[in-house]
Amino acid sequence: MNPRKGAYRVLSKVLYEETYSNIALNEEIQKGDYKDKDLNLLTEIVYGTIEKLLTLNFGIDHFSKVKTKKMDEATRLILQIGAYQILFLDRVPDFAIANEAGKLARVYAKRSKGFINGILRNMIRRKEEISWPKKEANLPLYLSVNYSYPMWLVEELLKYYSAEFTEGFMKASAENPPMYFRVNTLKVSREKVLEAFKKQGLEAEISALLPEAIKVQGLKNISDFQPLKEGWVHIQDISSMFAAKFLDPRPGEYVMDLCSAPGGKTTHIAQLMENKGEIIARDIFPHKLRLIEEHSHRLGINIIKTRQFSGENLDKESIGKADRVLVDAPCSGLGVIRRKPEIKYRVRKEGLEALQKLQRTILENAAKYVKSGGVLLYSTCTIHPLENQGITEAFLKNHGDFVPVDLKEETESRVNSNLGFFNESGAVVIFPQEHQMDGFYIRKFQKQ
Ligand SMILES: C[S@@+](CC[C@H](N)C(=O)[O-])C[C@H]1O[C@@H](n2cnc3c(N)ncnc32)[C@H](O)[C@@H]1O
Repeated sequence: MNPRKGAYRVLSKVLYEETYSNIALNEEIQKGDYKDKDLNLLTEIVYGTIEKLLTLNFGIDHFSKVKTKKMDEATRLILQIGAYQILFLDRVPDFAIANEAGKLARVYAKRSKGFINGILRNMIRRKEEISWPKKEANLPLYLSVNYSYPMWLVEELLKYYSAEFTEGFMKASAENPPMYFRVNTLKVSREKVLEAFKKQGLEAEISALLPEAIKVQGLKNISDFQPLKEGWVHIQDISSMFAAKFLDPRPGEYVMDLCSAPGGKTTHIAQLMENKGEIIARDIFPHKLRLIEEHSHRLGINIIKTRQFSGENLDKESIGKADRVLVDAPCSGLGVIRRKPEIKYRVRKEGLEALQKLQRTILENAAKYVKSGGVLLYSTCTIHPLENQGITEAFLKNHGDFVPVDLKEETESRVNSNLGFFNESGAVVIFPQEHQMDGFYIRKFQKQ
């Protein structure tokens, strides 16, 4: 299989059809018969091109009269794939980059073949001429072009964070994140999983922060990975594992997870409940709920009941029923850019306000389902303060019947360790540049 053609197929799905990069790439890997070397190049071109998209456009625009914005999709994408290799990959010879771009053009952009060839050859010869924006001269433009963030998003982040913090966040979000697995303690011990990983030649280590989290290096193709197929493990970033951990569900309880798909946290909750009790898992998308059912089956869980239901609606029958309610809210996802770099271009300024309205409504309804003495937990995978503290502080103001739980105090009293990611209110606030995990926010409340 030709890795550049594969990259073209994946990238056009991600950039023009709104598919997530990890899903589109996995599909391509499963369909194609890629050698290890080609698999590396495919992955590198896909993630690199998305990660650096606006940087590449800036470079291409330097050599082209027709700006990238005005080009047809195929021409632009072939140029972006070529430009990524020219500007960011050392090991691909220049002639191969131009030749391979020619092959892509023959299939996808016949009429632009000469145009593409001219621009890429110019870039190869004269890339030093590109005048990249300087930090001192124009900070927002520098951040936007250097780290490939739309200008509005740069300005949005600079409203809440210092220049240094914002740049640190962008730098960390461009790094290749480690892969974490959650051990399914319902089926297997950590030690057995570690042994299985090592047998497959993988470097694996148990996280010092969370006993069920295992960090793994060197796994390229997960489609045939035996421990995953057998339900011994579930792929989940460590920061997201803290949500179920802090929800702290007990065996036999009645738990509601209002935004549950694809079920990473729901299945973790079931695991912590030792598969005893009942979990109501809701989401608006039925196809995503099917994923929870598949995961539950694989992991040997039978206490999860999935149901399509919008958190925007109030379910009167559930009022005052739940021991614990999780709102893992739909959010801008800014904390997981390092895993899904396309998020940078999908978030919209207008969308941010709509998201906050949705988050407020879902949390408001969720509060009604909690029984007296029960727990409500709000989490997101974003670092935008308005989707995090903005929502939870407003909630507290309107809800004298809920008290905030200081998670720092709660943790220290139990395990006597400082996890280092709590803010002054006892919420979990994780930044990739500070904690080497996906960005995440968790706030816990108890109903009086
Ligand atoms: C952050 S994701 C949840 C991830 C999930 N908790 C996990 O750990 O795998 C947010 C989810 O909210 C769902 N969602 C969006 N709008 C919703 C709504 N109005 N009601 C319920 N779920 C909604 C999305 O489909 C998405 O699956």
